[in-house]
Amino acid sequence: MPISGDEEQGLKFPILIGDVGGTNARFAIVFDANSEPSEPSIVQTASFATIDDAIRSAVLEKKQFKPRSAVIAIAGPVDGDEIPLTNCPWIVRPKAMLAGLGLSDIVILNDFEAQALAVVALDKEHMEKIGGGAPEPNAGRVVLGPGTGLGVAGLIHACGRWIPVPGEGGHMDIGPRTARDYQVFPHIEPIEGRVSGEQILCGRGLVNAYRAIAKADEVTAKMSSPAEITAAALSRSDPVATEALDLFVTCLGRTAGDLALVFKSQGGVFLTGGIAQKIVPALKTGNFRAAFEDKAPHKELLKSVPVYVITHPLPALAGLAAYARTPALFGVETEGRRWRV
Ligand SMILES: Nc1ncnc2c1ncn2[C@@H]1O[C@H](COP(=O)(O)OP(=O)(O)OP(=O)(O)O)[C@@H](O)[C@H]1O
Repeated sequence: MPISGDEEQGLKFPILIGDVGGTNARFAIVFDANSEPSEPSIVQTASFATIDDAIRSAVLEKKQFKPRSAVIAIAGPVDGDEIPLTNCPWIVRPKAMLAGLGLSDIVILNDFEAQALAVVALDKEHMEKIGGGAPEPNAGRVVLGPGTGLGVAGLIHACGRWIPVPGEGGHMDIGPRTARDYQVFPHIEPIEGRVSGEQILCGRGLVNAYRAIAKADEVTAKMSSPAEITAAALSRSDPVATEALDLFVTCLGRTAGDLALVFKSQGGVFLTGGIAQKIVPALKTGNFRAAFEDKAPHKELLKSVPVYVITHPLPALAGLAAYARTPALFGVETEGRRWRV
C-alpha cells in the first residue's frame, strides 16, 4: 500500500525526475539541492513496453549516477498501486519499480501539478507576456495547457508554501457568445451532448472548430491536422483555418478568464503545453485578451491580470526539479502517492 507523505523527510539524492505524457517521456537526474538537473533524456513512450524499460534505457544505462529516489509526473489520475496512463498503454507500478530499478522512494504526481510547480520555478526569460499589469507575488495563479487534451491547474500560496491544485478544468462547458458563435457551435462535435473545453481547446479540438466553421459555411474542410491549420492560419492563407484559430484563441481567452475569476489569479495566468508556444502571434492579435477581459462586472480585475505563454521547452521537468530540490517550498500532498522500501 502507498504510505503517507512525510514533509520533513525529502527524497534522497540523486533523484530521478520524469514527465510522462501520452507520446513522450522526459527524464533527468537532480543531484543535490543546489545544482541544475542533468541533461534531459527524451524517449517516445511507444518505443518501450513499460516505463521501467524506458527508465533503464534512457537513464540507468546512460548516466553514471544511479538515482536513489524518483518523482514522476504522469498524464492521468494517481490512484492505487497500479496506475494506467491516459493516451498510452503503460501501467505505472511503483512497488515493482522500487524493486526493479533499485530505488528506495517514489513519488507519483499528476502532470499538470508539475506544470503548476514550474510556474514558481521558471523565471521571466522563459515566458512571453500577453498583456495585463504586473503580477502580485503571492496571489493565486492558474496554468492552462492545450495539448493532446486541455490540462488545468490552480496554484495558491498559503502558510508560506505554494500549493498546486490539479483538477479536471479542461472538461468545463464552453458555450456560444456572439452571433457567429451561434452559427458555428451547432456543428462542433459534442461529447455526450455537450461542448466541453476539450472539444475546442486542444489539438483535436482545433480540428473540430475548423470542421464546424467549414460546415457552417458549406465549404469543404481540406485540412485534418492541427499543425496544418495553425500554419495556414498564421500565414493567413486559408480563411477557414484563420477563423478556426481565431475561435480557438477566443475560447481560450474566455476559459482562461473564467479560471482567473475562480482563483482570483492576480499572480498570473500561464499558458503551457505544445500548442500555446506555436501560436504566440495569434494570441497577441487582441482577440485572446479581449475575450479574457470580457468578464463584467470584473473587467477591471481581469485587465490587471497578466497572462504568460511559457516558452521553456520542458517546463514540467523544471517544476519537478524545483520540487525535488526544495520540497518544503511546496505544499504537495503525497499521501497515497508515495512508496518506500
Ligand atoms: N503546430 C501546431 N499547431 C497546433 N497544434 C499542434 C501543432 N503541433 C502539434 N500540435 C498538436 O498538439 C498536441 C500535442 O500537444 P503537446 O505537445 O502539448 O503534447 P502533450 O499533450 O503534452 O503530450 P506529450 O506529453 O505526450 O508530448 C497534438 O494534438 C498535436 O496535434
